[in-house]
Amino acid sequence: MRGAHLKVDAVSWGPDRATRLLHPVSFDLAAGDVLGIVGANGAGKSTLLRTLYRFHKPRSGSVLLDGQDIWRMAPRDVARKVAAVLQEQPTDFALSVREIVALGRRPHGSGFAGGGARDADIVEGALQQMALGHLAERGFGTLSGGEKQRAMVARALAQEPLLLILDEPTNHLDIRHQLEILQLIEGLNITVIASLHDLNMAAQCCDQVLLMHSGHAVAFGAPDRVLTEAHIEAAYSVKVARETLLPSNQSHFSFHL
Ligand SMILES: Nc1ncnc2c1ncn2[C@@H]1O[C@H](COP(=O)(O)OP(=O)(O)OP(=O)(O)O)[C@@H](O)[C@H]1O
Repeated sequence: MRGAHLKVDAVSWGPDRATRLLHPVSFDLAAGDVLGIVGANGAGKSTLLRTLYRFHKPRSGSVLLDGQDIWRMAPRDVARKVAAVLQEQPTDFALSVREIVALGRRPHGSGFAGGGARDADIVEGALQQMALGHLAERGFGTLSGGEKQRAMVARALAQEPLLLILDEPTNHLDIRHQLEILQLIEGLNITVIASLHDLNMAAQCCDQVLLMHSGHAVAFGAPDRVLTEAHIEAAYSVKVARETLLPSNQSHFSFHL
């Protein structure tokens, strides 16, 4: 297993000392597990993720990656281990897709200007993994929203992280590419944390789920323990029905006002 063990201990954050947007959150994620962070708009999912990829320094608590506090590590060492795909996309539109993906190699000592044969192979592998081979020489700015999203995931994979953080990874993606991202997440063999809006998807692809509500972590654990009708109704202010699909016998949530 190449994933990292993550221990989040009483992490809170706010833009200033007096304001708390994220109330103390604690969880322990085994190496190689997939964690889905779910919750309504504004629940605090992205804020929590920002404390995990070393963007927001926690106001309290610690984020331990294989036992090391990420705020006591050099930023470059964190970047060698943690990759994040964010909702905001880069503005370096003039770069080609291959050059954007090659930026993922930078924490390892090389960028698109240099880089040896191994870097080139890793970049090519990431392009192929995200089905971007035919777009490799295109300008990033000319891509569609979904193609850009896939390029950002490819850049993160080129980073060869031990922890991959994805903020709404299925945004912009059509059904096929959503399924492909899920398959990729399940097959990666590294630790993955993804914020997800689709609760059926979270139930299907996550080992653990963290439910956020108003900046609080209200439940953490296996999907069938966290994604209950009562939890979802309280966190999203909707009515929920859990149905069994036939003939697959798969459990499926439907939602109503
Ligand atoms: N730097 C900041 N200063 C002030 N408020 C902030 C800041 N960052 C986030 N917020 C607020 O904190 C709350 C949580 O935001 P966050 O982006 O974490 O939510 P989210 O769960 O990711 O939502 P969404 O599903 O809409 O993306 C929101 O009300 C947001 O407006």
